[in-house]
Amino acid sequence: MAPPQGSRAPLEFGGPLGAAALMLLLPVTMFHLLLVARSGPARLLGPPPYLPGLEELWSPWALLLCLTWLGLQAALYLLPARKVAEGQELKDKSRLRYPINGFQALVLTALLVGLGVSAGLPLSALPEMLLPLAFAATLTAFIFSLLLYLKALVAPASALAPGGNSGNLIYDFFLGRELNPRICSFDFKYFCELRPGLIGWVLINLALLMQEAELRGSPSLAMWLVNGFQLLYVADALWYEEAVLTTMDIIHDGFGFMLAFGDLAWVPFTYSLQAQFLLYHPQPLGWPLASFICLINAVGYYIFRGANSQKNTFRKNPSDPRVADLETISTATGRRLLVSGWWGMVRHPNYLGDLIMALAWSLPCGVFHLLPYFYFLYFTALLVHREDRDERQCLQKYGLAWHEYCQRVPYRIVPYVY
Ligand SMILES: NC(=O)C1=CN([C@@H]2O[C@H](COP(=O)(O)OP(=O)(O)OC[C@H]3O[C@@H](n4cnc5c(N)ncnc54)[C@H](OP(=O)(O)O)[C@@H]3O)[C@@H](O)[C@H]2O)C=CC1
Ligand SMILES: CC(C)CCC[C@@H](C)[C@H]1CC=C2C3=C(CC[C@@]21C)[C@@]1(C)CC[C@H](O)C[C@@H]1CC3
Repeated sequence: MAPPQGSRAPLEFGGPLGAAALMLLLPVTMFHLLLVARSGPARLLGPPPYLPGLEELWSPWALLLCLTWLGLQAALYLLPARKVAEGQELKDKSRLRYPINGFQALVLTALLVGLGVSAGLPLSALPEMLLPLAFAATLTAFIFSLLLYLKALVAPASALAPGGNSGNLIYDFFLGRELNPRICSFDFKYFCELRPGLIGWVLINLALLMQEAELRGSPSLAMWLVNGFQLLYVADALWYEEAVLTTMDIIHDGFGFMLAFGDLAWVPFTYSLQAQFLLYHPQPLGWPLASFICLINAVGYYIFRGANSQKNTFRKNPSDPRVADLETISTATGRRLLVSGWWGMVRHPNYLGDLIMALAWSLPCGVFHLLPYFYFLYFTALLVHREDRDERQCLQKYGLAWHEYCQRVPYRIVPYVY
């Protein structure tokens, strides 16, 4: 298929070969982690304890549960929202509208789950179903990506993403062709980015905590910390939901296998790895160390939230008193860049905060296993790669002004290190 005119973006992720490798490697890694987390030695780098047969992976009940979950989250998405936000300007100068009711969806889900559990819903049985559920989510993501690919075939050229339209089927399927696939006002990418996966992640964590309580009488302090930290992170993302409208996933990337699998399968099943590990490998944790880990998480959150809010406030209204005194540089686009405050410390202070939190989520699992640190290692690689992609896009957008910013703020993520 010929690429549409004017959309020859440089290939990313190693081109078609890299995309094909990632499409295989990501699900394999996810299943490896799920199997290893429940095995005795829990060795990240060792072979999986065994290879599950199809009868262990495939369950129609798991698929039904997965689809019911998506249906529930879609219904909550469609409820009246406290606010409707406008996205960034599109190629055709129009702006899409997005409901801001993610936090409401989290609270309503919590109420429904609470009601279900008090009526006898066996939530603690969920950990036993993680393998077939992850398989069902992967299958759903794959079929969904196929449908998205087909939908993009009939989309107008103006609706296509800058990347993801190379003409190579595998690459385009992976990256995603259409920028904002929608049916009426239902935006699939925006919905998937924040709702089923993120809320599913904390639900799995909660189920693991409840099963630990059943097994050992009460949840361990380490399990409480992991659940608390990650709930804070998810609640924060949904509370500040509007901020996702300025991320590169929404503005730049098409919706294909990478994001569909990432949102629907990768996030709930690999981001809950620490809680999975703790269920099968209880770790002693005293209050002094727990307090220290809480402090690390608080420092990370303070930087993450401070940096994200500062940029979002500045982008919404540069004369807001909270940011009006910050030093900036002008760019040819009319938009200015912050060079003091958080964004004067490093060029991605929000990534630094996020990484500090990632470390705090692993520490309750002790230091004798590498497995619970998988998230920290993967996330470092993801953010380094993401930072590089963002820098290239900013250089294209801001040209000389971006060079000046890089000179004024030489470090990318970690002051004096990187
Ligand atoms: N847990 C997870 O798996 C993941 C979490 N995240 C988190 O999500 C959040 C959003 O991340 P992401 O979308 O990658 O990127 P950012 O929120 O960092 O956004 C980058 C954009 O910010 C603007 N910008 C950059 N420098 C400046 C400056 N000095 N002054 C003003 N604006 C500037 C530019 O856009 P413009 O100028 O056009 O406004 C740039 O493209 C982060 O906190 C990140 O840690 C991200 C990915 C995965
Ligand atoms: C499977 C691949 C390796 C890549 C998948 C990437 C996705 C898992 C992430 C891409 C950007 C994301 C963002 C978030 C979650 C992970 C994904 C979907 C947040 C919603 C997490 C909470 C933050 O507050 C905002 C993030 C925006 C980007």
